[in-house]
Amino acid sequence: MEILKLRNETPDGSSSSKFNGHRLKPFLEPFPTSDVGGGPSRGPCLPLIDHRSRKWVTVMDLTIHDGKATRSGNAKKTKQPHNVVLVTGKDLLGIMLHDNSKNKKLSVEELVDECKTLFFSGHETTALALTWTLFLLALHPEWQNHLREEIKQVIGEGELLLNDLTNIRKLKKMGWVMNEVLRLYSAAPNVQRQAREDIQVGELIIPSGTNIWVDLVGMNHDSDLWGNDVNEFKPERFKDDTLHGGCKHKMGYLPFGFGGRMCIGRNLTIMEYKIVLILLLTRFTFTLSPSYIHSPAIMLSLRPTNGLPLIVQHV
Ligand code: HEM
Repeated sequence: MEILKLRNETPDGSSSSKFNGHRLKPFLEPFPTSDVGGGPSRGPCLPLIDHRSRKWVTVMDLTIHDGKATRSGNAKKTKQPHNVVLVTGKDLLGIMLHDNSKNKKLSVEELVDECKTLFFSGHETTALALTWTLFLLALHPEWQNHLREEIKQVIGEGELLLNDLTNIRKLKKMGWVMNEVLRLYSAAPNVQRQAREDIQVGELIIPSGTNIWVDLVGMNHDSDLWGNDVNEFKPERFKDDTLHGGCKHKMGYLPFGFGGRMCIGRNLTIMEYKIVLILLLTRFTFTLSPSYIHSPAIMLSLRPTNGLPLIVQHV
């Protein structure tokens, strides 16, 4: 397929970050002025600001003041923002702050951009995948039961031990459900590339340098690729073909993208997804509230714009 020839790099070979901090700017809330200069003892904080225009920046629990990065979360609070001790953890932020390997320590600007990227790509997508899963499971209570049964068989009836997650990968049906949810309601609705050279796709000529959005939602709802039941929730289509779900083209199902820029968080997200579903399904049943209004819309990601009211009951 011609899509394979496309790359994410610009023609001069430099990288083009899709989630570059500045392109995210319209989605960032202004930092409350009362907090500017207020010190980093504020703890974890979600609003981000443009670090080029303000002196203080707080990204999650990282505070940057006069070019120095500091952890400001619960780990250690300080009233002296100018001489703060760096509090590091074994988490990704700690590694990024301290990794000196190959003298590739990140600059403050890079660090902030990485945090924004990971915060956006790491949170929104998984949260939406779970949201749409609850929606579809609420409509298909038989699948709630299939998954509860599978959890009972694989994990047992006791508490999920978070220090031993080896069984998680044995939850096959839950994997099919995740794939089917990402097919019908793609948390990431498109993938971007730039043509490195003139290419031809069918009768269409795409000139070199053209930016291309690969429409995953369109592909996932194409009956030529999936058959007449394309819009039905059928997790079992992934039973015998876990990667492609029986899609007629091997590049037709790409929930995490493809090639060198494929999602780096896919294994993490599968693990998070399964843990959250185990915890929810073993405690609660879900039905759709009569006040639900179906309103999926693409706003970078695919969201239910009117929310997802559910009726939640103890199992
Ligand atoms: C259901 C969950 C997720 C979905 C559907 C998803 C989907 C995607 C897609 C379609 C891409 C573009 C790949 C390409 O261009 O070929 C991508 C890239 C990326 N994802 Fe995810 N993602 C998810 C979760 C996560 C998580 C949990 C993280 C991090 C903790 C993450 C971090 C990233 C990053 C950093 C990139 C950019 C990779 C690059 O350009 O080299 N994603 N993701």
